[in-house]
Amino acid sequence: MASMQPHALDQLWATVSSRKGADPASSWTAKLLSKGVNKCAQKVGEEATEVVIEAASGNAAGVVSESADLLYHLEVLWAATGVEPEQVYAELRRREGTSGIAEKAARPKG
Ligand SMILES: N=c1c2ncn([C@@H]3O[C@H](COP(=O)(O)OP(=O)(O)OP(=O)(O)O)[C@@H](O)[C@H]3O)c2ncn1[C@@H]1O[C@H](COP(=O)(O)O)[C@@H](O)[C@H]1O
Repeated sequence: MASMQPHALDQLWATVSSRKGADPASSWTAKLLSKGVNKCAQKVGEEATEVVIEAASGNAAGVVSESADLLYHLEVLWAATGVEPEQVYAELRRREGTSGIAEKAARPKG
């Protein structure tokens, strides 16, 4: 039977998007958003690097933990840039079934 629980990313989005305009003193998300897009983007870069470091160290538990940080900060960046998760999901669905190898071969030669 299909679970009625919302996907963790959707649940997180409900919280993250609700923090727009919230008090930066009581919400980390609101604090980050108040610093602007560049700061939110910088955090995504940092967290992505931490995922890479954990992977290169062979630490799967670290990859899990840093991936959660990365996904959280990516959602904050979506909120900062006015992107809705559904737009990203739609793009993923659009790509479904197209191999990266076929997609690369079809790119215009530059
Ligand atoms: N998933 C997260 C989450 N992951 C990481 N973080 C916070 O992100 C911060 C990043 O820590 P870093 O050490 O990377 O950053 P820093 O060095 O302290 O700061 P910088 O000076 O480098 O920017 C920490 O304070 C973490 O607690 C998160 N904060 C919030 N959430 C989720 O967002 C929800 C809403 O949180 P608030 O907005 O705080 O209510 C929470 O209930 C959680 O579900």
